[in-house]
Amino acid sequence: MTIRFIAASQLPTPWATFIMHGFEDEATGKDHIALTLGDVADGEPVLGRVHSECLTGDALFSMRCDCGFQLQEALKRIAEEGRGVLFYLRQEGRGIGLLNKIRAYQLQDAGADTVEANEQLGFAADLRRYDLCVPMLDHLGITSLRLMTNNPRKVDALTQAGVVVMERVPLTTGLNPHNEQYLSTKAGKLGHMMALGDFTQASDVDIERKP
Ligand SMILES: Nc1nc2c(ncn2[C@@H]2O[C@H](COP(=O)(O)OP(=O)(O)OP(=O)(O)O)[C@@H](O)[C@H]2O)c(=O)[nH]1
Ligand SMILES: [Zn+2]
Repeated sequence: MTIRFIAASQLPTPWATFIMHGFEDEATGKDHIALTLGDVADGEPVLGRVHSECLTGDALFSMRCDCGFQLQEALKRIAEEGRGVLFYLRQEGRGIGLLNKIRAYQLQDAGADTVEANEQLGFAADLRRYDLCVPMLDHLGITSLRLMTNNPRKVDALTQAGVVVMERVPLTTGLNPHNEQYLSTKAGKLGHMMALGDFTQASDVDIERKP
């Protein structure tokens, strides 16, 4: 593992002022971020989110997925608790990259589901890795997580990598007509532990932009 800490700074957001820790993955050339709030190195389990990059959902307000809604909700919950960590991992499109994700969306526009689209492009359904969190957790002094996710494979992969996941905290938000089919496929084919009835609607989620 070749993750190297580079620098840390403040990051004011509508919910709290986080500390932003920047890391470089020397093997892949990717930059990864951890946002922390409060004392995360005190040995107590930390409320955490391991979020994979989704430029379309996180930055461009896409309603095809639930990523942007989950990102916002996770930061809000960490702020409410006054303590926590959010890893922002640069593995766009479940690891296939942005341009291939657009190719996959094109196939989905023509009727494929999210898994079939990946497979038609010659990729596995999910190429992400989570072991890169280990050196970042070590750097931050975090010993265990209460992980916000619906994805049991994420919990398994982190556990396999040696991360102590004390609890899985569901994160079901952002359901809307554009992502209903996608969320059903995630539950049905990718094993996400959620039912559409668990979700808050996207219309109930405010994009908060407090000065
Ligand atoms: N290849 C591909 N990637 C997608 C698609 N929709 C979203 N993504 C990517 O999927 C990743 C997020 O994965 P999700 O399955 O939504 O969520 P998760 O992180 O596995 O699980 P949660 O922790 O419950 O959110 C991001 O990297 C997105 O860019 C899609 O249709 N095709
Ligand atoms: Zn997304």
